[in-house]
Amino acid sequence: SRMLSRYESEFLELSCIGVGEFGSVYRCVKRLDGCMYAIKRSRRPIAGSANEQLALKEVYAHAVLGHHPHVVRYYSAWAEDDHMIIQNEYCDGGSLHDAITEKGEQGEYFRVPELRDLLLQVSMGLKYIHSSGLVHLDIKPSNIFICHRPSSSAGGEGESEEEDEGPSSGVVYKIGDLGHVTSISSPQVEEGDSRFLAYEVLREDYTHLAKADIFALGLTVLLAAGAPPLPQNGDNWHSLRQGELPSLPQELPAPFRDLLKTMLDPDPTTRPSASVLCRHDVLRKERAG
Ligand SMILES: Cn1cc(CCO)c2c3c(c(-c4ccccc4Cl)cc21)C(=O)NC3=O
Repeated sequence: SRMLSRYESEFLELSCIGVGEFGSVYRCVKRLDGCMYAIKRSRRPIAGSANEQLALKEVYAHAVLGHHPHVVRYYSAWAEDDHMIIQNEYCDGGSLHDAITEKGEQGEYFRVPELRDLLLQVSMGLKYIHSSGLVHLDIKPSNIFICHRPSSSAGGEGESEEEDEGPSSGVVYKIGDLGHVTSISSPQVEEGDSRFLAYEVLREDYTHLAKADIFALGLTVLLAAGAPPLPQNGDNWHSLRQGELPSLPQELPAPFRDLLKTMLDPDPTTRPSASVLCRHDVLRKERAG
């Protein structure tokens, strides 16, 4: 009989949770430890192709980025029968894109306390990525995953010292999909989703790449706040990059609105760093702004 692949021998495939040009993602149980994992299987890229570079960047990034409560955890990666396989932490709450869509269908959207929680948690993840000398370059709702309980796969990570009493609502946001990650110092930029792309990156100015992640996070939070779907190009694409905030179905407190405005500033040096965001009084737990 055909030798079982490592994927088939080590894992029980429960369901397909995502399909894209990248490949497919499955919710799996590892037979040995009984824990749930998210496993992406993609066609092995042609040796020496750009896709091979992307696949390798993803694994290198996970290897460099140890463990952080707000970055999806990596467990293993291997190649077999013409496929690349990566085994990550399974987040049981779907993606932020799913959550925004579900609320939108009920005419609902994230309220200020939830928006501050989201922005603070993802800022902590970005601070960790940026402090490791890397940039994500594809921050957007479909790449932010939700865990409803302490990490639903192998034992959850102890929260880093930054997290005081941990998240209020029990929702934990984690940055995932490191396929576009590159080094801040010697960047080989593979542009992410154009809807979230900062103008300076389109112009191939890579001198402030970490601030491109901040720009994308600003648009991500606005979508959670109920902003209409983002343009991929055209006049509206440009007006969002000239300091114009999109219309929202809710009035945000001025300090919070101003913070989002600075995150979208056309000048990347004006945008706050992830580190500044983590200690920004608008985002701290006590009622600040
Ligand atoms: C489509 N999709 C749905 C989910 C589950 C959300 O409740 C998901 C996950 C991941 C990924 C993923 C993204 C990029 C690379 C590798 C993986 Cl496993 C994709 C996922 C991942 O790394 N962890 C996930 O939970």
